[in-house]
Amino acid sequence: MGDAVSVQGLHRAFGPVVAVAGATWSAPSGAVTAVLGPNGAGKTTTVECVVGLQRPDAGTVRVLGADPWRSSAAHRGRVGVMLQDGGLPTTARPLRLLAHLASLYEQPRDVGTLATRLGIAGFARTTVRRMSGGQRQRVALAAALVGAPDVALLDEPTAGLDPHARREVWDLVREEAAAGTCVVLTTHSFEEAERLADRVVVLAAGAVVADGTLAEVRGDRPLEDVYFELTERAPR
Ligand SMILES: Nc1ncnc2c1ncn2[C@@H]1O[C@H](COP(=O)(O)OP(=O)(O)OP(=O)(O)O)[C@@H](O)[C@H]1O
Repeated sequence: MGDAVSVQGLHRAFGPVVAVAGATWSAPSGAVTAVLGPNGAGKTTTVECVVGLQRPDAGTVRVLGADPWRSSAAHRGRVGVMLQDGGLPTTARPLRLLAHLASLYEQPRDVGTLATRLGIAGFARTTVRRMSGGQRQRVALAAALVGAPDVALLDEPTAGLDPHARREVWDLVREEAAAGTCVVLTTHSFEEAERLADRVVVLAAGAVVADGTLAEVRGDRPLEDVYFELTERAPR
């Protein structure tokens, strides 16, 4: 079986700004792939191309064998997405929202269990508008996972979370991968990548400067050292 996510020669520019410059990498099922890179390196643009929200200017993206830009509703139902800024309806309460999302899938997760895992029950009466940033983050992650996706694309899933919530999210993400899901997440945290990732992709100025297992990318050094070496060379 091929990789669940495959990106070949991806190129995406906004006028004169080249966001992604011919990136090639892939992510297998049953593993966590962490995409790292400085601000503006092209991580979000890449994720949005993989989700099918942006169309590549050149190159090929395949998710579960399909082109995400043209994929069917059934295919989209197999892909869970957590984007930056959440995109959650502001007047919704979290359990109602998650129950609604769960009803869109044939075999959803149990909303109560997911909400308890992510500590959502503690702010169940709060509308999205009044939630803290970290609370919104947790609801957005639950929304990405409630459909029991085969591929989960998580853009900075732990940004702004307190240490307890972050650990819960790490545990959940690991379980997700152990159950066979292809998890791709972006992060600025070396600790997160080192604790969670099976594979690491480092982007710098839109190009892939490292791609491999965590052990291959960092060797016997801290990932942080390798990262600085790889990304300082890249022009920005
Ligand atoms: N819609 C857009 N219009 C113009 N430029 C854009 C657009 N989206 C992204 N860019 C530019 O493309 C480059 C890559 O942005 P992107 O958001 O993909 O980076 P990133 O790696 O996710 O950064 P961060 O770590 O800050 O989230 C940046 O220079 C950004 O300004």
